[in-house]
Amino acid sequence: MKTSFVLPTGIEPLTRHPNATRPGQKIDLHHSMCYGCGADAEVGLRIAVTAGEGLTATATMQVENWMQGGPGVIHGGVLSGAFDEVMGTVPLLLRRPVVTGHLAIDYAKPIPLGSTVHFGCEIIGGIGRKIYTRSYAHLGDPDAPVAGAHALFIVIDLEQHFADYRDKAVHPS
Ligand SMILES: CCCCC/C=C\C/C=C\C/C=C\C/C=C\CCCC(=O)SCCNC(=O)CCNC(=O)[C@H](O)C(C)(C)COP(=O)(O)OP(=O)(O)OC[C@H]1O[C@@H](n2cnc3c(N)ncnc32)[C@H](O)[C@@H]1OP(=O)(O)O
Repeated sequence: MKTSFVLPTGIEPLTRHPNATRPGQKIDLHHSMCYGCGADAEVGLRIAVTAGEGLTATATMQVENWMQGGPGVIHGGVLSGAFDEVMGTVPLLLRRPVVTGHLAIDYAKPIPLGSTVHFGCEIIGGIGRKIYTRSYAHLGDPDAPVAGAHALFIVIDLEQHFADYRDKAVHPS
C-alpha cells in the first residue's frame, strides 16, 4: 500500500515483556470510559485488541451508522481513531505506557457502514522513548487491505503526564 510515512534510520528491535498478555488473549482494558476501548463510554469505538505472537496484535471494529462520513461509508477520522487505539495498545506488550506523537493513515478503499473491520498491527521497533508501529485494515481478506497506518508513540511517566488533568476525568455513572 502506498504511504508517505518515512521511518527514521536507527530503529532498534524491541522485546516482548515476559509478563505480557499471552497470544490469543485480549490485552487488558485501558479504562472503561476510554473512547477507543471502553465498555462504559457514552460514545466509543469499543475496540478489543487481542495479543498475537511477538510484538503483534489483531483487533476488530463494527462500523456503525453513527460513524458515517460520506454517504454509506465510514468517516476517515473514525478510522484514524481506530488505528490510534489499536496501535496505541500494542506497546502494552512491552509494559510501557505511551501517548501518540505522530499518526499517519493511508486510505485505500471506502469502508461501507455495516462492515467488520479487521486490524493487524505490529511494533516495528524503537529509539529511546520512541516506539514505531504499523497496522493495516481489511474487511475479511487480509490480501485485500482497505487502509494502512504508521504511528510514533512516546513512552511517558503515566502519573506525571496526566497529573494536571485528572480532576477533569469522567467516571462511570
Ligand atoms: C487516550 C489517551 C490515552 C493515553 C494513554 C494512557 C495510558 C497508557 C496506558 C496504557 C495504554 C493502553 C491503551 C492505549 C490505547 C490507545 C492509545 C491512544 C493514545 C492517544 O491517543 S494519546 C492522545 C494524543 N496524544 C497526546 O495527547 C500527546 C500530546 N503530546 C505530548 O504530551 C508530548 O508532546 C509528548 C509526551 C508526546 C512528548 O513530549 P516530551 O516532552 O515528553 O518529550 P519530547 O518532546 O522530548 O519527545 C520525545 C522524543 O519524541 C520525538 N517526538 C515527539 N513528538 C514527535 C512527533 N510528532 N514527530 C516526530 N518526533 C516526535 C522528540 O523529537 C523526541 O525525540 P528525541 O529524543 O530523539 O529528541
